[in-house]
Amino acid sequence: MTDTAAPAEQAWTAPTATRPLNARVRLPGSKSQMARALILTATATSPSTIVRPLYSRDSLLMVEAMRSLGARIDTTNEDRWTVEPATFDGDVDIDCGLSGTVMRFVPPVAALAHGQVRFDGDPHARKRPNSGVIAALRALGVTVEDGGEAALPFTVLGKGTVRGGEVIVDASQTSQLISGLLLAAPRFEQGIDIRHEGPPVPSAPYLHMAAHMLREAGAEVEISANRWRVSPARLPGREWIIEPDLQNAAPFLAAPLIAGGSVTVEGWPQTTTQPGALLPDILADMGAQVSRDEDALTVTGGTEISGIDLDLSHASELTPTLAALCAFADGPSHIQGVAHIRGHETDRIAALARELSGAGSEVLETDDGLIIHPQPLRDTTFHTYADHRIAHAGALLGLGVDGVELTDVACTSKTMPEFVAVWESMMGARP
Ligand SMILES: O=C(O)C1=C[C@@H](OP(=O)(O)O)[C@@H](O)[C@H](O)C1
Ligand SMILES: C=C(OP(=O)(O)O)C(=O)O
Repeated sequence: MTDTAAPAEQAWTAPTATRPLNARVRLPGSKSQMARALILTATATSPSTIVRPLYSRDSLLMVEAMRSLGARIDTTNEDRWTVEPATFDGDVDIDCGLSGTVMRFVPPVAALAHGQVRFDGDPHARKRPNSGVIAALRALGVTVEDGGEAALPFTVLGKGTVRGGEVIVDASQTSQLISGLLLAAPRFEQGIDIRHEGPPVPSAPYLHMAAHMLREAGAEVEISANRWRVSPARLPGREWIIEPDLQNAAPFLAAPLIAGGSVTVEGWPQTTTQPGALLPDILADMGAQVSRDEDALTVTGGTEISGIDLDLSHASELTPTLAALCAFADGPSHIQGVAHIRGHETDRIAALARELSGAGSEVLETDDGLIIHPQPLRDTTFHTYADHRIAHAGALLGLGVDGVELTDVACTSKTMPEFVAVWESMMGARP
């Protein structure tokens, strides 16, 4: 099992395709559904099960966070975890690692604890924006000590209960601020009534995911323009079935556009709230053929990759993979609407501009995205900045360019510890 410490760096030369692909891959579970399921099961009134759980650094950090708050989580059966609800004891430490979901979803739950809950994380996690979560908790009557920094490390002084009610937030830097408040809100005395004021909230599908899972758990959720309401409730435990992570499908499904041939991802859901569901249309627009066969999605590469003009505000995690793909296109591409990914695991706009330029691409950084003019590509040392999705971009680049050496691929353990194994098996699959 992956442990929750930051992984030791591991350099990796990305394998280059020597023949068209012909692979079927099965991907591990959705990080985002796991995070929500763990919060909802730990705050439920009776035990739950989580089927097809994700073993990755982020999900195990969330498991440890819920255990610290008194939940009993049995992870020994790898297909089915059981969760007994939290007891909300206080005086505990929570390691957020580099996980946005842990640092934004757990503080509202920690406010229900009887005592102090201290949060910290990896060095870069201290730079990720968290002022919205801290301000919202204070507005809801919770005491948070942050040394004036409005970021990790901070301490939530739980009183065993949270008033809840109306709160105004600016969630333009991360949708996770709203998801986190919504998920804990059934346990608040007055539930919650959130209004967002500010530039648009990114990653909207994740708010639908939070609302959808809350409703499945039995909560009353009302949504109107920039307003989300959850009524107070005691929600019983239940069974959660986790879908494959469709955002992690991105580099695998983009691979045949570069290498030729086809890649099939098994277990593609018929309907989903995951933003990776936008991939088939985006890849088709870039020249791929996409087909579905029951629960499998297959992408087949075409003869050329078309440059594209894309607003990725709904699916910003796809930016690294798609930016790398754009470097192989037959014309320029413009990716926009993703200003907030400068606050993700690293400043992804700057990192992509730097690393793709290092491979010969002409890349212009804009405030909210990238303009990519494809040029002949060459070998490079591809820095990954502890960011799993920048590593995915490097792997994809290496598929079409000999000698792309990633400074670290171990960072993929954040959401997919088996990334290298699945990538290499995709490349080794025989026609
Ligand atoms: O709620 C979630 O599970 C997530 C929301 C998004 O965050 P942002 O709104 O910060 O993009 C996404 O990028 C992240 O990987 C997962
Ligand atoms: C932005 C991401 O993660 P986090 O949940 O840490 O924000 C991501 O996985 O692309």
